Amino acid sequence: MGPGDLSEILKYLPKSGPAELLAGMEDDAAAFRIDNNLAVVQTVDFITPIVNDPRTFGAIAAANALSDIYAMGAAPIFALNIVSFQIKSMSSEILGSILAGGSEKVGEAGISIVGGHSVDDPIPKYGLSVTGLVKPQNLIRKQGAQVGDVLILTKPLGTGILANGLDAGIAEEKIEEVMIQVMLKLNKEAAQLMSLFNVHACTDVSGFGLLGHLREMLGSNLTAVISYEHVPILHQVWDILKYGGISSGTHSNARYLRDEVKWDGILTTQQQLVLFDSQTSGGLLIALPEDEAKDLLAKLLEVGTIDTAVIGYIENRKTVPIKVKA
Ligand SMILES: Nc1ncnc2c1ncn2[C@@H]1O[C@H](COP(=O)(O)OP(=O)(O)OP(=O)(O)O)[C@@H](O)[C@H]1O
Ligand SMILES: [Mg+2]
Repeated sequence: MGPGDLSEILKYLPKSGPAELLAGMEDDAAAFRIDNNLAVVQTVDFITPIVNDPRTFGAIAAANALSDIYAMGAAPIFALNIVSFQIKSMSSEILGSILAGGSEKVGEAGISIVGGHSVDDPIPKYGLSVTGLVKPQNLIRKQGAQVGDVLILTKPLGTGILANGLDAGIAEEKIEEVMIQVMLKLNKEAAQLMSLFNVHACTDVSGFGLLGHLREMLGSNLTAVISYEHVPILHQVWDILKYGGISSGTHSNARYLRDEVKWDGILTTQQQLVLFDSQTSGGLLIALPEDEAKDLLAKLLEVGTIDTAVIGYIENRKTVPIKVKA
C-alpha cells in the first residue's frame, strides 16, 4: 500500500494508546514498556512471493519481517508464522519449503518460530509477527534525528527494479542471485553495531523507497541533504531501466513527495525514481552525529555489510524536507 493510502486508513484508528506505549503507528514497530528496564517490541509483516524458489521466498519474508525489530534497536525473542496458502491448488511440499526457509532465517537471527496462523487463500502470502525486547532507554525511534547528524544506509537500493525486471523477463536470470543476496541479508549485525553508538534515529527502507522512509524521519523542522553519488545502488538496475522496471508502487512513492524534494538539475528522472524504488528487506537508514559515523561505518564494513555508505546529512528546514545533490 502506498504512503498516501496508508495514512488515509490509519485515520480510522485512535491515535493514542496506553500510557506504557513508547512507540506506535508512527514507528516501524510498536514498543510497550514493561518496567524501567524492559520494553516489548512487536511487528507483523507478510508478503507475496518475490522469487520462484519457495525456500528462498520463506527466508526473504522472514528477513523482511525481522527488519522492523532491528530498526528499533531491539533484539528479537520469538516469532509466529502468518500463512495464506491453498494446498489443493499448490502442494503441501511447497508450503513446507516456504516455512522451512522462514525457520532457517529466523534461526540465523537466534530465535525460533513458536506458532502461527494459516488461512486457505489462492494467492500465497507468508510472513511473521516478531516479538523483541529492548531497554527503554536504548529504543531507537524513526524520528529524533538532529541537525548536524549524518545518514548511513546499510544496503544498496534497486532490489525492486531487479524484481520487476525478472518478473517482466527483461532482466538476465543471473541477476536474481544479486537481488536474493541483498534481501536475505539480516539487519542483525547493523542493529547490534548501531546499539554501540549514540544513534538518534533509525528506520528500515522498505515499500516507500529510500526517500519515502527518509521523509518519515524528518517531521516538520528537519531537512535531509542527500548526496546522490554516495547512495549505494545495484549497478544492474541501469540495464533493466532501459526497458522499464519501475513499479506502480515506486511511481506512487515519487508522486506522494512530488513537492517535497528539490533535485539537482542534472539528475535524470530514472536516477530520481531509483531513490523511490520499493524495497523488500532493505537496509537500515541511521541518523547519528558525524563524529561517530566514521567508526560505525568502519565497523559495518568490517562485518561485511554490503554497500554501506554515508549518504547525506541533516540540517534545519528552510524550504523543502529533502534536497538531493548530484
Ligand atoms: N492495517 C494497519 N493497522 C494499523 N496500523 C498499521 C496498519 N498497516 C500499517 N500500520 C502501521 O503503519 C506504520 C507503517 O507501516 P508499514 O507497514 O508501511 O511500515 P513498517 O511497519 O515499518 O514495515 P516495513 O518496514 O516492512 O515496511 C507502522 O507503524 C504500522 O504498524
Ligand atoms: Mg519499517
